[in-house]
Amino acid sequence: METLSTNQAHGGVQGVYRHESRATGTPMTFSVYVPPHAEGARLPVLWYLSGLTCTHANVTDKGEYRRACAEHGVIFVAPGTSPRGEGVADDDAYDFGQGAGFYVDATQAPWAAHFAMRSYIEEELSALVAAEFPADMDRQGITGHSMGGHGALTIALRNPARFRSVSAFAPIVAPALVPWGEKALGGYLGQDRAAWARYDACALIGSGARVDELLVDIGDADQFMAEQLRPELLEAACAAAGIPLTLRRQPGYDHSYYFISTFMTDHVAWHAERLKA
Ligand SMILES: N[C@@H](CCC(=O)N[C@@H](CS)C(=O)NCC(=O)O)C(=O)O
Repeated sequence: METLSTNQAHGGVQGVYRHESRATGTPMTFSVYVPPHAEGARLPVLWYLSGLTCTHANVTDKGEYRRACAEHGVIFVAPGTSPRGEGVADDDAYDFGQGAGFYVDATQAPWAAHFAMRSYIEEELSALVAAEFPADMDRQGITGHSMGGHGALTIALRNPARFRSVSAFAPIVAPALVPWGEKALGGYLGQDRAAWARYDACALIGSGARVDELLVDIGDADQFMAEQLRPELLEAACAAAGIPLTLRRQPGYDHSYYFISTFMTDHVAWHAERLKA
């Protein structure tokens, strides 16, 4: 692992790191904030998965999580959203290819060669974080925005023993039923929709996957809500499954980091409460 930068912030250290990923076969860049802590202490970890077009830098620059993470003693990990680089397949559209990995392991050419974001997040990066940072991997929470909210929900639903807490900002909740998801899952996984179900939060819940509870915020002025995000589908799936869902429709907020940063403090505190030793 190579350190690209470290800066002191709120008494802790905001770092940006790069490593050669076996999962994607490319260099991958991610950021980690480690709050101030006693020597030898192991701290809970909050994963934040970003949305379309993002790198680790969007939330690192605009997410405003550090004060809350310092206050609650939570490590904050922000991975990239896809493999990138000249030798990596891409698409001209913003919602497919580089910057749009959708947290799946692609099976279709030309994507399968590098697009392995499920394995990368679930296996490789978590092992690296455990080895390199003062992280207590028995206390992990996960959140994310939009495509990253989809990643957080599906990863938590597939790995309920690993995550004690899961929340999301304006997530894609049923990718198989919306244009962003149909395009991405069809492209990465092929047209057999049976292969999509493990990457669809509402489908996972419908087939029995469970988490203890969910916190979701979405702005009621979010320009993607009606066509792409469809929070009512998550509401229905959770109601049918008996999963306690706190869904907050925040008046006047859009899809941007102005929305995310406004509610970030609430999410960090909510996770910290559930990640207490
Ligand atoms: N740029 C796209 C929208 C993409 C978008 O809103 N991406 C969100 C995640 S889904 C984001 O976080 N963008 C980066 C940023 O705001 O810093 C468009 O033209 O419609």
